[in-house]
Amino acid sequence: MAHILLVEDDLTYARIVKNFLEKNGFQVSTCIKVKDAQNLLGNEKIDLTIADFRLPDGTGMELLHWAKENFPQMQVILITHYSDIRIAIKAMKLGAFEYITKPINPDELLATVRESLAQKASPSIQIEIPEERSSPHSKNTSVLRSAYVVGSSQEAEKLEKHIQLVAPTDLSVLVLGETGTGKELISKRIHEFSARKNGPFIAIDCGALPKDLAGSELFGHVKGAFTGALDNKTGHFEMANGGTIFLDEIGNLSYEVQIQLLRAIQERKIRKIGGNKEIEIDVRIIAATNENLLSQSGEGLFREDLYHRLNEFTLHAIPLRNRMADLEHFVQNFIQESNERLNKSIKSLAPEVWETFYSYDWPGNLRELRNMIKRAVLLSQGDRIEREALPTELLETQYYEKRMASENSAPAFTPAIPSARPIPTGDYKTHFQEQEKELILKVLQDTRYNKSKTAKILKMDRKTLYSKMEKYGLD
Ligand SMILES: Nc1ncnc2c1ncn2[C@@H]1O[C@H](COP(=O)(O)OP(=O)(O)OP(=O)(O)O)[C@@H](O)[C@H]1O
Repeated sequence: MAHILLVEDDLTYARIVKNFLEKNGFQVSTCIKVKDAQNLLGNEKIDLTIADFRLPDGTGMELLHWAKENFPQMQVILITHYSDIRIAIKAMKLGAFEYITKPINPDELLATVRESLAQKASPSIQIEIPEERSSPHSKNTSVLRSAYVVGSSQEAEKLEKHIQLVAPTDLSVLVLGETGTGKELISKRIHEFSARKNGPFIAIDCGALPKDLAGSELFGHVKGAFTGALDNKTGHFEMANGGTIFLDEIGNLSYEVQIQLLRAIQERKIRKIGGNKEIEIDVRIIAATNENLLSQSGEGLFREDLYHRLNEFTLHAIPLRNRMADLEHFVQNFIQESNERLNKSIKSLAPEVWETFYSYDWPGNLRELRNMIKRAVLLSQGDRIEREALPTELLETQYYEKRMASENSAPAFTPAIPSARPIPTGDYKTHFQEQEKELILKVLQDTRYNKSKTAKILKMDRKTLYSKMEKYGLD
């Protein structure tokens, strides 16, 4: 029976989630603090940890970091508030399987738990995953990978042209772009259109490699090379022989590993740590980053010679907000994917949902869109995704933004939500100020008087917020 550790300091919440997971056939242990979780993980065999972000003695992120160094095989799901979307994305990059947002939806939780355990299961790690009881027709929980959407926006067509151009060559490619823009999928596509397509494609997240083990993970080691090297190990480069290696978050490699990597590229040979035999390798390298490697090389953090070796051709992954003409393609694709995975038959989005999607700036890009669609498909009953299936905080942010945007056009101001009071026909300015005061107060209350967050939600700087709070007597 799969064993789950739930780290949550809200005891009532923890009890509800524990009962729910136990009813669905999982063994669940709970604790409140990061420290307790570390002790428990050291003493018991846990397959999956579900951790809240805010904990009394630290954060779920710290726990995730520690867990990935000490128990890399264990899956971690982080619970965040929707407004913490950037934290959630960072967690994914640190190796979390998924993030789910509060308030937790039970179906979403269960689907994510099953999916994470299914992905963990492999011939060498056997975990018994309880069968889904509620739906006898549901599909198996194997992880489906997204089909690649090319898109038809101008930016997308240019990107596709470049992919097709560089794929058949053996040039090293550097893929630049924000998180979630599809850098890994682009790299996979290059591999699939190359002569190496029948060879392996190995994707490595350099950000998740434990610092002291990165060299051995990439190049392998011989038995006895260091304490803990109990056997010979084949590194990822050797495994990728004849194919492509994708090095994500390349900026995270230590200087020492960068030197090893440079040698591997220049000499097309590697040497295992502690070994003296040279192994010939034939691997194409595709690297990705969302940082400015050149400026890092100016600061001495990233070797310039390595940068130029990796960057024989550059591709720019496009932020979703700059390819809104492709939004519909992506939505259709993710709906279909979620329908298959969750055994649903959603066909479309309600007009208000489209409106929300088109006006949102998608900081988490395609990953955020995909997760939001998956959640909405799960929560929807009919064949259309309605507003209610979107996270409330997304709707609130949109509502706040609309209201603030109307500051300079007060006479034309119309309430963005039906429940807002009608505008009196007389003094618009006074009315607007009343509404603004009310709005600032509401956001302050929602964020428990966290002024940085309030300013961020209201899209104003902290100085403006302070002066408005003073003006309205809110401090
Ligand atoms: N062209 C695409 N078609 C369909 N789905 C896509 C496409 N690009 C990205 N996605 C989806 O978006 C998500 C993020 O993609 P991917 O992991 O490739 O992004 P990334 O830029 O490598 O992210 P990170 O920088 O955080 O590692 C994935 O779930 C993937 O399924």
